[in-house]
Amino acid sequence: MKPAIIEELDLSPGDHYGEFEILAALGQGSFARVFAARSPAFEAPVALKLSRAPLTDEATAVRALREISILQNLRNPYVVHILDNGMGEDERWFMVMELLEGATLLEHHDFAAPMDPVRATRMIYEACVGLDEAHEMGIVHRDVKPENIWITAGSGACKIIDFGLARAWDPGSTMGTDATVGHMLIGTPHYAQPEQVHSGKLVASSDVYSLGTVLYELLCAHNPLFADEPLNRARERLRDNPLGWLSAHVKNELVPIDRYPAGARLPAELRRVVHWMLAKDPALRPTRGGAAAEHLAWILHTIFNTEVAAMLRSARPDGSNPSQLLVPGGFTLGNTESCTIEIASGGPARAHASLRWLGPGHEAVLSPVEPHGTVWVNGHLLERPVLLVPGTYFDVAGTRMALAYPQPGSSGAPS
Ligand SMILES: Nc1ncnc2c1ncn2[C@@H]1O[C@H](COP(=O)(O)OP(=O)(O)OP(=O)(O)O)[C@@H](O)[C@H]1O
Repeated sequence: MKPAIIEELDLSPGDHYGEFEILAALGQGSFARVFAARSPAFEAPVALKLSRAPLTDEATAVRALREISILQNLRNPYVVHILDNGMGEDERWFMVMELLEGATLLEHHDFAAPMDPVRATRMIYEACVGLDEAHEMGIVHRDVKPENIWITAGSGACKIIDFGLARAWDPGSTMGTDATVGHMLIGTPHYAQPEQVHSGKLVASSDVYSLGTVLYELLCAHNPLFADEPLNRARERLRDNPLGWLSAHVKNELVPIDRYPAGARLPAELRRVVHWMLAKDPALRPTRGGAAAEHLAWILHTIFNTEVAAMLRSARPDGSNPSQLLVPGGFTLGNTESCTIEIASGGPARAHASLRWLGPGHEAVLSPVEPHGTVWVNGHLLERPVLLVPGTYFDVAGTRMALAYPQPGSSGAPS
């Protein structure tokens, strides 16, 4: 293959690229550069991601279009949001994103020392939720690592960036053998997964494994594959040895996190979830970001006294009052096996409604499922999607429910 000739574009503050006035250079990767910029189309400054080379080769074009089409569909608060995209006169591709303030997790945290466990758990919980919306659509990020986890200044909220390597993982596709990556390693060796060697197929639980590695490292400042070696030393030793990393993911046993004092002090439930996320066999891990998020949310609520998820309280006809933690995502209410919110009902097995919650800062939407007539909101028949504003109650086939959103600032949230 002919090597691509990269015609670098030198853009400094004050320069213009089309309608954009460059304010500052923010970062660069192998594929694109990112600038803070101003445009008459947007009130506030934006982040402008500009491909380093004109889109003349197919691999770059495919990568750009893939990232745009994925990000356009993701709306939860834990992924970077895209505002626009297009192609410049010089055939460079650009994407306009919300301008994030803060730093990547790699810059934000000194991996030589453990992070406060509540903070670390909350961060990875948010990353799991951010990825789960993509997972629900059958998309795997494939390059989850501290450089692609953004920590927002002030709130400390986390956002997943750089979906440039993401792609569909449906079993019919030929993951890992497509024209752009061949049989090469996908993503970053340090945060790669054993299945890259075994099957070459990356699935949603592959992202969970990468996040499990990040969580383990945050909690005890060691890598899960090398007993007793400080994380930064292992990183340095294997810097130019991707095969060394890959072979360790496959061959080295997971070092139990309680080997280290910081790990031994963690609640047993958290240690179990970290180990579960790091199972060598992808089928033995949480299947998606959301499955890991549910467990991390439970730990945050019940052990760390930190509200992150919504609480669905029910009053059933038999007098019982079950509660269920809801992490952002989509749910079906009913009494069939596939329903994720179970309704006690003597009637025929069916789904009655669907509920979607994007996360804190959003109100959930409750939508009817045909045939109507079984769901009532504040005493009115549910005929079209409604927002569940605080204080709303709803009755589904005789079960009364209300959703309580997490209180902002109710927690030991990161600052
Ligand atoms: N929306 C944003 N707001 C602020 N800074 C950003 C934003 N998006 C990206 N950056 C900065 O630009 C850097 C490069 O962005 P990104 O990782 O998306 O580029 P890339 O070329 O696809 O990288 P890679 O080659 O590693 O895949 C990031 O590490 C970050 O510092």
